[in-house]
Amino acid sequence: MEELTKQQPVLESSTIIRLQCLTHLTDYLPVPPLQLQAHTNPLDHNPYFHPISGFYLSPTDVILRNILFDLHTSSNNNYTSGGQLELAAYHRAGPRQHIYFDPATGHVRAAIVTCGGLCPGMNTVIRELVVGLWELYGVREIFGIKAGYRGFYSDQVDDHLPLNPRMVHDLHKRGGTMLETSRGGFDLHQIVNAIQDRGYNQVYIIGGDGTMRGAVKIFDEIKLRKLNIAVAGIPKTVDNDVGIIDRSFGFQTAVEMAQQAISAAHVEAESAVNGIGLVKLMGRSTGHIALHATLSSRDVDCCLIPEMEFYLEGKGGLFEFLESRLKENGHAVVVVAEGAGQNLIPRTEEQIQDKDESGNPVFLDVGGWLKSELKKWWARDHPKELFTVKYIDPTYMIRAVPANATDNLYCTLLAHAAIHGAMAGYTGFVCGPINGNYGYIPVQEVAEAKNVVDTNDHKWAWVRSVTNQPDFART
Ligand SMILES: Nc1ncnc2c1ncn2[C@@H]1O[C@H](COP(=O)(O)OP(=O)(O)O)[C@@H](O)[C@H]1O
Ligand SMILES: O=P(O)(O)OC[C@H]1O[C@](O)(COP(=O)(O)O)[C@@H](O)[C@@H]1O
Ligand SMILES: [Mg+2]
Repeated sequence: MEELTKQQPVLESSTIIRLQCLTHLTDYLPVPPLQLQAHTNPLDHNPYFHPISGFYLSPTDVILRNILFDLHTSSNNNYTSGGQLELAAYHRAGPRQHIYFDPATGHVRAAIVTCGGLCPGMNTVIRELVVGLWELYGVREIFGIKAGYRGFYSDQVDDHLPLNPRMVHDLHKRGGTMLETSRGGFDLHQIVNAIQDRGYNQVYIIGGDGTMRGAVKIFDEIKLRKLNIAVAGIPKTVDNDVGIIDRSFGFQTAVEMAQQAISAAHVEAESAVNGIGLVKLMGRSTGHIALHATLSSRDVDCCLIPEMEFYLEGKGGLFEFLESRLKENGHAVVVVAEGAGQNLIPRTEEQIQDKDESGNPVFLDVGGWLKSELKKWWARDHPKELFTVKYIDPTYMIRAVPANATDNLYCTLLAHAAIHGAMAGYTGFVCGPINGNYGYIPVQEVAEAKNVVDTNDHKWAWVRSVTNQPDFART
């Protein structure tokens, strides 16, 4: 192929920037109601900020979703049939010159809720939402909704907990969520009625894919009722399965914790005769934690993830591979994501149908099953040889810890991005890093996008080269 030189023209086509539509409260509220007046941003008078030109972002500040192109070809997805380069863009997150809530007149009443499973950093996001609202915008009415979506309409008085910076001061050092969380309990009308009755006009929703699907419905209902309420989503998932954003907070912390389990499995395996260390890691439908822990540990001989089918017996199967590893090294380490191999585990019809309160499938323990299959295999094929399987299941240990330094900083930026967006009158958005810059993404898009491991890409090839494991799909 001809080499691209400096002299050659690149990108001869014209370019269209397609800005993803972000809803502003003024888009659906009658104009001009008094409460939708624009106010100058109080950061203008904040002693710690000296807004200079370029400090405030405008609606024309955008981030491109895709930043990788093949300059030689017009055959990829970024080109329209007319040969034009079409680039999806999102509004950049950050403070705006004008805001549409006036904290000075006590006009802001914010609610914060955490939903779904735990994830390192949830408490940091809560902390930074409270401190940011209080310190940056002078908001004094901030409430924590207890125990997930159901807390909005619960009849427990203290399920709407008034929050202030003193109460959340040390929160970033603690795992979990001080607000408690839950699955299920989504009742749209009761939730929106409660938001309306309690007078909340900013709702910060911290949660994963399920939570964001709920947030879409809340946002739609709020628009239908023409309420002056901003809805901001903050994407949370230890599995890193939320799409569009670079990664989710807490993920790196979880990968770090997973390393400890893998190291322990490695020590146990190499200290036994024909020892296998087996580690089960979280990942309901995606294997990002298993993949990243495998790549960074280098002690792993085989990584099994939900995105890739595998089998045990016969040519190219797991047993054959482990047998060769045991012969070569005397030990082996297997990492399995909880959602992997579910179709191989015998189960009753009832177990197949089993769902948690949010409607997520309930899995059988792939680690326990694999351990028992490994033992049966060895006893059958090598009855006279020693064999040990040490199974480590650190499931909740990797997510019930405080966020590490990187994740803590990330949580702070996310919380501030959410606050700036809501104060500026944007609604129905999720904030998150896109190619390293923070943006506002329509919540609908986030609810639909899923981040799965692509077993055809370079990263998975890298996993295979590190582990040398079989390519189950292709043998
Ligand atoms: N399709 C949906 N519509 C409305 N609410 C949903 C939907 N899916 C999940 N939820 C609600 O979102 C919350 C969290 O969902 P869940 O799947 O448990 O966790 P996550 O948000 O972390 O993926 C639960 O209260 C659940 O009832
Ligand atoms: O036992 P719980 O609390 O339901 O959580 C287990 C699930 O949480 C997860 O980490 C995903 O949680 P989210 O969907 O809430 O992010 C899965 O990997 C796992 O199946
Ligand atoms: Mg989820």
